[in-house]
Amino acid sequence: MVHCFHLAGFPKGLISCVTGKGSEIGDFLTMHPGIGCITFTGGDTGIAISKKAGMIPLQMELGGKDACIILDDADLDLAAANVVKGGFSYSGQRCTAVKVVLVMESVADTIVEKVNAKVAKMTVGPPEENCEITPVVTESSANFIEGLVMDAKQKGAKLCQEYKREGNLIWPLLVDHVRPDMRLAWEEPFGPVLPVIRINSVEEGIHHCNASNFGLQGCIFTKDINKAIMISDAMETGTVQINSAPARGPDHFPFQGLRDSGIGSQGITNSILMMTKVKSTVINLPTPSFTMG
Ligand SMILES: NC(=O)C1=CN([C@@H]2O[C@H](COP(=O)(O)OP(=O)(O)OC[C@H]3O[C@@H](n4cnc5c(N)ncnc54)[C@H](OP(=O)(O)O)[C@@H]3O)[C@@H](O)[C@H]2O)C=CC1
Ligand SMILES: O=C(O)[C@H](O)COP(=O)(O)O
Repeated sequence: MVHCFHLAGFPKGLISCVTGKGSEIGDFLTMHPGIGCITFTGGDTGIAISKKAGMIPLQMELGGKDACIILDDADLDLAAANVVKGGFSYSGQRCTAVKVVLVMESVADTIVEKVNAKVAKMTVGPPEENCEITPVVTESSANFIEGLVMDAKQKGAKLCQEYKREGNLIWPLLVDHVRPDMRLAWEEPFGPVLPVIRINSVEEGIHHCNASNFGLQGCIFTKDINKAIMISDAMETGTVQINSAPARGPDHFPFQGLRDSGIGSQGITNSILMMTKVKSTVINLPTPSFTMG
């Protein structure tokens, strides 16, 4: 990547890529007095860096618990397709993955049935075989995900598929009847496990979304655009998608999270502004000039 910058004409030394274990060089780099700003994409590490950064300007793109709110007037085929795409693509390992489905009770059975039908067809295995669901990034990540599933199961949630794991490979799992006392309602699995919370009012959905530590993105499925805009305004997240799964979008599009999901906003213009500092120089002339009004 740095070579590409050099080929594009960047002077040598203007951009550097320093490699090494984050735990060894991370603090040295982020707390070095020569650092003018820090931009970081990740999860808890970003929160730790922010706490140590003091007066250094920050741009943080961190975790998410993106909610998919499905109303009873939604196109349920469209909603189910987006729940699957949003929840399970890259095995759920995207900050913008759908991480909780908040569906009106009246259409919940239909949504769960439609999603289950699609989950049943997903291919599971190694990435070399182009499978849709592949192993999660580390064993500790798989253990964490398993902990969330077992907590929900013990507290009475319904596993729609058999829970299956081989090493870091976890089979896609929809967990229905999740309630707010379960960890899965709030924590980010970052894997192919998707909780469904059945709601009885739009307000309940908005409340759950805004009570989360995270506030990255969210989405709403309804045919009523006025209602969608009203809910979008009430959702305290960086972005809301109407009738599509959350997604970062093209790089010039503003991308930001609230609360533990981030600080600042990415996007070409926003990032340039964040990485530059306004500087004023005032020339005081010996005699008044016309520009001095
Ligand atoms: N909002 C966004 O744009 C995105 C957010 N995410 C979020 O990222 C999370 C998953 O990513 P994950 O990698 O687990 O996140 P982590 O917060 O665990 O970050 C891990 C990274 O931080 C490095 N690191 C470790 N210690 C330090 C330190 N002291 N200073 C600087 N860097 C350090 C690690 O390096 P090493 O490996 O060498 O130890 C590794 O590269 C999820 O929450 C996900 O939602 C993911 C994608 C996009
Ligand atoms: O790495 C991520 O998870 C991305 O920032 C999200 O991008 P996407 O929504 O386009 O996958």
